[in-house]
Amino acid sequence: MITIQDIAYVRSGTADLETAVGFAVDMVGLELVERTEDRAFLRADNRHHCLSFVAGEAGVLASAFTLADEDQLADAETELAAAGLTVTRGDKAAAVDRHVREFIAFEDPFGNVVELVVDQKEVPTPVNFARAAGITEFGHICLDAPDVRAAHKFWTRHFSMKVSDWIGDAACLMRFDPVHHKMAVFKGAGPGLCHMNFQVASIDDVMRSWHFLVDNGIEIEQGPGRHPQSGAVFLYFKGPEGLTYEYSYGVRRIEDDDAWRVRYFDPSEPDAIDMWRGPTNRCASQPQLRGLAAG
Ligand SMILES: CC(C)c1ccc(C(=O)O)c(O)c1O
Ligand SMILES: [Fe+2]
Repeated sequence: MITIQDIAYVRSGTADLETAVGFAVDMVGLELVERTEDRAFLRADNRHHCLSFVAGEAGVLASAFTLADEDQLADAETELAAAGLTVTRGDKAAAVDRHVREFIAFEDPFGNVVELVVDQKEVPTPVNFARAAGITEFGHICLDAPDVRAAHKFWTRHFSMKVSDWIGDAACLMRFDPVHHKMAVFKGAGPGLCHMNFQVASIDDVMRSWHFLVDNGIEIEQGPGRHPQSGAVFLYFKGPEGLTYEYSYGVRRIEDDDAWRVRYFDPSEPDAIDMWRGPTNRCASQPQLRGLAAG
C-alpha cells in the first residue's frame, strides 16, 4: 500500500506559454514564481508550484502526489512494477526541473501519467497572489477515466485512498487525509485532467471571481453552485487549451473515518453535483450524465 502524503502539482504542456501563464496569473490569480524561455511555475500556497507549464504540445503531462521519503518511493516503485505497470525513475535533471528531490512516473490503467515525488520544495514566504481571488491552497486534482469503477479499484488497491462519495458511475471522490477529497476521477472518453481545484477563503471570493471572470469574457463551465458531496460552493471555468480550473469554498472534512458512510448520488438527478441546480456547459459530450450535463 502506497501512502500518499498530499497532492503536489499538475504539469501541463502548452503551445502558447505566454497565454497560458497570462491566464493563470491574471485570471486565476496565481503567483508566477519562475519563468524561463520554455517553462513557467506557478504557486497557490507554500508548495514551490502547483502548476507548471512546459512549452510544446498542449495537454496535461502529469499529475503528481507527494510521498514521505525515499524508502516509501522505492516501495511504491516495487509495488507498481509488481502490479505490471511500467515505472520510470526520474533522473537528476528531471527532478530539478520539478523542484523535487526524487520522483517516479507511471501511467494509471487508463493512460494518465502520474508522478510520485519526494521532497517537493517548500517556499515559506507568503504567496504574492496576482489578484485577490482569496485562494488559500491547491485543493484537489480530478483525473478523467473511461471506467470510474476500475479507476477506484486501482487507486484504493495500491494507494492509501478511500472513497468518500460516488456520483453513480460518473465520478468517484477520494480522500487520503481528513479533507473530503483531494483526488477525484470523472468519467471521460480517455485519460486527461478533468480539472484542478483551488480552495478560496469565502463564498464572497467565489461570487466575486464569478463576476470578475464573466466581465473578462472567460467561459464559465458551471457554477456558482454547491456540491452536495463536499458541501463546497464552487465555480468551474475554462482556461486556454481547455484546462479547467475550479474554485471552491467550504469543503467538508471527515474527521472520523469509521463513522463516515459512503454515499451514492444518482448522476441523472438534476442536483447530482449542484444543489442549486444551476446551468452547466459541463459534459455536453456526455448527455447520458443528465444531472451533470447542460440543463
Ligand atoms: C463533478 C466533479 C467530479 C465534482 C463533484 C463534487 C465535488 C465536490 O464535492 O467538491 C467536486 O469538487 C467535483 O469536482
Ligand atoms: Fe472538483
